[in-house]
Amino acid sequence: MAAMFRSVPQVFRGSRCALVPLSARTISKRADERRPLADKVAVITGSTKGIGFAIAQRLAQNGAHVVISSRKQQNVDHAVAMLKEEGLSVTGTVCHVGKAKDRQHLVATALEHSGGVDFLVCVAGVNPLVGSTLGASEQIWDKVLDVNVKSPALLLSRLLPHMEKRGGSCVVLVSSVAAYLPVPTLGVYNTSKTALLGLSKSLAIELAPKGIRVNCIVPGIIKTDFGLGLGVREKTMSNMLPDLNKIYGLQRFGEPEDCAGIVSFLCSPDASYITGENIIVAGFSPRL
Ligand SMILES: NC(=O)C1=CN([C@@H]2O[C@H](COP(=O)(O)OP(=O)(O)OC[C@H]3O[C@@H](n4cnc5c(N)ncnc54)[C@H](OP(=O)(O)O)[C@@H]3O)[C@@H](O)[C@H]2O)C=CC1
Ligand SMILES: O=C1Nc2ccccc2C1=O
Repeated sequence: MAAMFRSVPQVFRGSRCALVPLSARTISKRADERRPLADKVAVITGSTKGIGFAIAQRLAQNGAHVVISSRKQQNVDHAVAMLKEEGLSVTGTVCHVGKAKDRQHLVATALEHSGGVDFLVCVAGVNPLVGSTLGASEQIWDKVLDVNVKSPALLLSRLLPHMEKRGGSCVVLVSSVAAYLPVPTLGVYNTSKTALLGLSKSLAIELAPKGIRVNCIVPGIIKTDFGLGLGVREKTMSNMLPDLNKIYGLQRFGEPEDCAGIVSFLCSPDASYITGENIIVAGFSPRL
């Protein structure tokens, strides 16, 4: 392996370009700084494309082993292959978060491969209805609440015994600005995303004594199939958030990668005293 060198301050230099070898300790410290999640294991739901995929990629680039998951095997295979091509440490399995058996299988896969789990990032979310809140059927309510709200709690309850053993564990939930600014015609979805803010607060206080941190990111319109579908093509919406962003915001839609760095930070030791926060990633802030 090529030795690593640092340049010596001018005052110590006999010639123009004197170099001395770095100590092994300095090299490994610098490597750790670049890979703040080294030796950690992350389970991420809804991570074969969009926001979840960008988060998976960033956590893996920062040193974590990542367990990718979503409903469709071919999406899992494709996402795992893409990240492996980059030389990242990933495994994948099918998990529809609304199905108890799939959640159990996801936990088993993570433990089988890695022996423990440090981070749970719950990205999977659905919106099967554009229309009146009071016109929504019980089936719609059940689906949205099962997938968006109940599944993070039910998955975490299975993972908790394994996470609390590790030390430095954390959970990140994914809400939406629709939690703060309810979007007309997305009432059931808005409600589920507002509930997630409450879930993250409740879990944060419940798990703090165990040393497990719980935070939540709150994306605005992010350029994914889901986000553009809801945020731009749909008629009522096209007049709302994009315009708010134009008036108050950074004048662009977000990229999935805009949500990745903040999640990596929240999982890292630099965030070890941060819990119960809802962090908006929307190019503008809809709250005080
Ligand atoms: N994009 C945006 O503008 C915003 C998005 N959000 C939230 O971000 C999250 C991700 O959205 P986004 O990345 O845009 O969506 P995408 O459509 O780009 O990706 C969704 C991912 O979730 C998977 N998925 C969908 N349903 C389930 C399920 N029931 N169980 C497990 N995996 C599932 C999909 O794979 P597969 O089909 O294989 O299951 C896919 O990997 C959602 O919770 C959404 O509410 C919040 C605010 C704004
Ligand atoms: O996925 C989403 N797309 C959106 C567009 C506008 C407001 C909220 C959202 C979402 O949560």
